[in-house]
Amino acid sequence: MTKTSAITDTTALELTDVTVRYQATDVLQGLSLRVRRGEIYALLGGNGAGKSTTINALLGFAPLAAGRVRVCGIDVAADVLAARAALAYVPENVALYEHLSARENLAYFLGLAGAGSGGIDAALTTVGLAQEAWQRRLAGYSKGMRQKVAIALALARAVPVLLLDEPTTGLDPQATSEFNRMLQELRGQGVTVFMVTHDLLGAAEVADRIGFLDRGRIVQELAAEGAARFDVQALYARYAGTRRAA
Ligand SMILES: Nc1ncnc2c1ncn2[C@@H]1O[C@H](COP(=O)(O)OP(=O)(O)OP(=O)(O)O)[C@@H](O)[C@H]1O
Repeated sequence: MTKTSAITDTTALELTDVTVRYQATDVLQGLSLRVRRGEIYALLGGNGAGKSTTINALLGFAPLAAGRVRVCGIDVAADVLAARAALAYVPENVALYEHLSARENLAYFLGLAGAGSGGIDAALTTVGLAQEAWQRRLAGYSKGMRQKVAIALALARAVPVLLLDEPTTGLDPQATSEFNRMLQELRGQGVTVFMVTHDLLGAAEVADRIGFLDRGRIVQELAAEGAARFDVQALYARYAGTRRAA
């Protein structure tokens, strides 16, 4: 086995020296990071640090001035559709059909993706959406319930990597810890999770690694250690030290 394929086998996401420039400003400046398969990686950083741009680069929406982005070994610049097929992007505010139930939304979107609808109930069970809600229209759902439906869709499509943008913003503490439990359950099933967040405590609770983004670069990465996991005070000091983009 070559060195390159050995890396690819264990790597879900890889950004190498990525520069993204908007109007002569380098929003990402030689960003490199790697997320292993089955890992939960949280990217923290101040407003304007480049977190959403990082997600856009993974999805092939950000123009690369330099560098390379790979998703499950696929070069995004070479085959953006194949790369996107390996990703489920869950934005902060999930857009689904309000007049359809959870089950109907999943059946509809799975149909569009050309996937069978066999795994719907199993996926809704895995994400912990209460069964009594499965047939109800989404119009009455909370933000946390909508996110569960979006993630259930990814599971039913058997997508290996979830990209989550500010997933716990606006969730109450109970919904946040339910959400974090769900992520741990997904990790147990081998799903890779990459999330950008301002929720330092949530990241400390659930992530395997935390990266700090400061003006388009990773300035530090910390890995969870044993039962103590992260030193939250040290995390907080590091987070407070990330600066707002000019
Ligand atoms: N399409 C674009 N055109 C021009 N500038 C952009 C574009 N997208 C992002 N930017 C700029 O790039 C910088 C980083 O934005 P980005 O949204 O990635 O930051 P962020 O870390 O996600 O911030 P926040 O926490 O506020 O959501 C900001 O200065 C933003 O104005």
